[in-house]
Amino acid sequence: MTQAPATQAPITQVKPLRSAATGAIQGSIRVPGDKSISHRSLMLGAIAVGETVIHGLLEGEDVLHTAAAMRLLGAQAERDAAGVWRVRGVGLGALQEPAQVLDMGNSGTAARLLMGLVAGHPITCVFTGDASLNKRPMARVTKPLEEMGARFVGRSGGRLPLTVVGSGDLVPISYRLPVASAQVKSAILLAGLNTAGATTVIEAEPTRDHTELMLRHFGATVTTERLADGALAVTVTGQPELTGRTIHVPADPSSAAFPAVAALLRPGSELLLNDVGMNPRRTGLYDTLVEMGADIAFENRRDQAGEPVADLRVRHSALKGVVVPADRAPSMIDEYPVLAAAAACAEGTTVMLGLKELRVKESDRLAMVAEGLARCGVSVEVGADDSLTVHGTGGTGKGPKGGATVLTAMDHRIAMSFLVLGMATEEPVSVDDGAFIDTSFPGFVGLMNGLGAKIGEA
Ligand SMILES: O=C(O)C1=C[C@@H](OP(=O)(O)O)[C@@H](O)[C@H](O)C1
Ligand SMILES: C=C(OP(=O)(O)O)C(=O)O
Repeated sequence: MTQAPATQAPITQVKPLRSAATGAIQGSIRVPGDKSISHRSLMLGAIAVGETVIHGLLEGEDVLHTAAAMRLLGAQAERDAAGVWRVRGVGLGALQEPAQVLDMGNSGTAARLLMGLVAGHPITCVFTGDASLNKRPMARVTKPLEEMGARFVGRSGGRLPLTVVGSGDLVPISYRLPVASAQVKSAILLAGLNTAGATTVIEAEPTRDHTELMLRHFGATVTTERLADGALAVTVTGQPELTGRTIHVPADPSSAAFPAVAALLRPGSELLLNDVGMNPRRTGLYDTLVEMGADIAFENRRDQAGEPVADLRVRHSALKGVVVPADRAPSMIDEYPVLAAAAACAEGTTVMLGLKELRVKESDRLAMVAEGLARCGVSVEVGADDSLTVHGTGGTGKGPKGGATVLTAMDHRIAMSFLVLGMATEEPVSVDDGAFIDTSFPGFVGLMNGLGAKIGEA
C-alpha cells in the first residue's frame, strides 16, 4: 500500500508541447478512468461505514486533490496498486474539521462537490485552488447551501479562497437549478445527505447523474420524478446508512474523445477504445460526431457497476459540418474544444449553440478555442448568443494551416484539443503549456504517441 501525502503539490512547471502531422492512428487502448466518477467514489467512500475498494480510479491531479482532502477530513484513502484504491470511511456526519486549508488545485468538481458535503457537517473548512479555480464562480453553490443553513465567507463574487461554516442541522430545500450544472446539483444532494428530510433539486435540462447513481450504489434512496413542465426533480432522503462498496470506474468518455477525434481525422486510422463510459448524459459528442459522418461502432455494450460502457471502434471518416443544438450542451459540455478541432477539419460549417457555460470552465473556453483556431488559420466566429461557428477546411485537400503557438490558460482540454488539431494541420501546432493535461489525462502524450501521434517538447 502506498502511503499517500496529506496534501497534493500544485502544478508549477510549464511544459510547452508541439504536435506535428501524423499518418494513421492505430491501436487498442483504455484511456484513464472517468474523472467525475473517480471524485464521487472517493467522497462517498469517505462518508460510508467500512471499506470501499475502487478499481480504475483516475490518478490525475484533480482526483488526487480530492483524495488528499478526504484524508484531511479524517478518512483513509490509500493506493494499493495502479488505479486500485482503498477508502476507509468515517461514517455519514463524522467528517473531521481539517487542520489545514483544503486546496482543490485546478478542479471545479472537487471544490463544489466537497463544499456541499462539508456544509452538512458541523465543521469549518477553508477552500482554495490554483489561479484558474480561484477565478471561477462559487455563488452557484453557496447560494442554495446558504438556504439550507450553511455559512460562507469568500472573496467578492463568491470566489475562492472561501470559508465554509457547516452545520449538522441543515434544513432540506427544493431548489430549481438556474444553470444546467451537475456540480451544483451534486453539491446540494451531498449537503442533503446529512440533513433530516427530503432534499430536492429540479433540473430543466438533464445533467450527468453519476452522483445519483453512486448514492444508490452506496445504499441511499434517490428518486427522480418528471414534473408537468418536463423538468426532472431529483430527491435524496437524508441520513441514509451508507456502506462501503466496490466500484469499477469506466474509462472516461471525455478523455476518449481526444484519440477518437484523432483517429477520425487521419486517413487509414482504426482505433479501438475499450471500456468507455456510455452514460447517455455524457455521450453528446459521440452523437454529434456520428451526425457529422463519423464511423464509430459501439461494440460490446454492457453494464459495469451501474454505469453503461462499450468498446468504441473508430475509423477515419470524412466529416461534414452540422448544427449542434443548445440542448445537447450538458451531455458534451467538456467536449466542445475537441469538437471544434474536428469541425476545423470537416467539410463545411459547424455551428455550436448555447455555449455560455464554457466561459466559466478552467478558462473561458469559448474565447480560448476561437483565439486558438484563428491563430491556426481557421475561420471562426463567436456569436453574441455564445455560439461558435467554425468553417472547416475539409474537401479542399488541405488541412488547416497550423504553424502557431496556442495559449492554454491552465486548461487541460484546450491543450489536448490543439495537440489533436496539430495532427492534421499543414504545419505543427504548439501549445504554451501542456502541464495541466495531468489534471484529467495523465500519460496523454505517451499514449497518443503510441498510437502514431508526433507530440513532443516544443
Ligand atoms: O459533475 C461533474 O463531475 C462535472 C460537471 C461539469 O461541470 P458543471 O456542472 O459546472 O457543468 C463538467 O464540466 C465537469 O468537468 C465535471
Ligand atoms: C470543466 C472541467 O472540470 P472541473 O469543472 O472539475 O474543473 C473539465 O474537466 O473539463
